[in-house]
Amino acid sequence: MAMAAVLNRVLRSPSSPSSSAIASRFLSSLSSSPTNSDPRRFSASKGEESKDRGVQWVFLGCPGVGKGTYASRLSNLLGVPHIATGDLVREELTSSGPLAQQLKDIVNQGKLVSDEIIINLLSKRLENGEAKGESGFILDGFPRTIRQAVILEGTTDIDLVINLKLREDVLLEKCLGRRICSQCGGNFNVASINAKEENGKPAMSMAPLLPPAHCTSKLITRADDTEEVVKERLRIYNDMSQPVEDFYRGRGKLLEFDLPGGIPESWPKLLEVLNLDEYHEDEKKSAVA
Ligand SMILES: Nc1ncnc2c1ncn2[C@@H]1O[C@H](COP(=O)(O)OP(=O)(O)O)[C@@H](O)[C@H]1O
Repeated sequence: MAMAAVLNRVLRSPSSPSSSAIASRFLSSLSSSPTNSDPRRFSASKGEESKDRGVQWVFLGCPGVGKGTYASRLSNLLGVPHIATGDLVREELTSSGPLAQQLKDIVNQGKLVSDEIIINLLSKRLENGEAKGESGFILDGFPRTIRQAVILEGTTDIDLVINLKLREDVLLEKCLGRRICSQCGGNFNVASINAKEENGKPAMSMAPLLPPAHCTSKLITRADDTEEVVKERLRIYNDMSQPVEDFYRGRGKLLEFDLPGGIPESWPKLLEVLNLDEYHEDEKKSAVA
């Protein structure tokens, strides 16, 4: 059974079964994805065996850490979809569906949407992807609660969980500097970060990620990127989502990655720890060509 259908079924069961019960019931039926001969669709890390599907990776990390940026870059590199539950929620917000107002209030206060709603949105997204022949994924923003993690772990095999980490004062500055082009949807950041060394935390600088000229007049700020709401989101992350890190750490799937700075310093380093540096060489060559 496809993953979307499994998630849906779990959601509809009167009492969600334990992860091992779901696993034994459903896992055997999941590996029916088509074979793809492109090596970039195979799990690339830790010398894992090749699989007949794209990678199934998860990005964890506080709001503003850069999950979207690195997940999207890796998804382009590996040919798997980047699925951000925050984007799914924001799409729902702009629709005129009955959920929209209810979701808007929750999101704008920096609170988490219910597991049921999130799994529903994710199932729909996976279903659409499966219909288009997508294989594998990089999840960003899911799972964010232990219950979501247990359901996901019982539904399919997650190969790797990348936990991005950054100083909290820098996270706040990054969130406040975030801008989105209302026309093309591009993500930018106007913050110029220059954090000094403090209480053992290393100094860190990050150049702004400025938009091209044609986007400049169309930049908007997310309603939940105000100082008060970002602080609430960070508090909720520490409360609800940090235990998810422990969940995957205990299963030997967590790769901790301390971001050394902005994209120019962090991207090559990340590719190196993922054993994907050969792709970086390809990127450099195609940039020169
Ligand atoms: N897995 C999830 N569980 C519950 N709520 C979620 C989830 N993913 C996204 N949301 C909702 O969407 C909002 C925006 O998510 P996201 O774009 O991932 O923000 P962040 O920048 O905080 O990582 C969250 O604050 C929350 O209200």
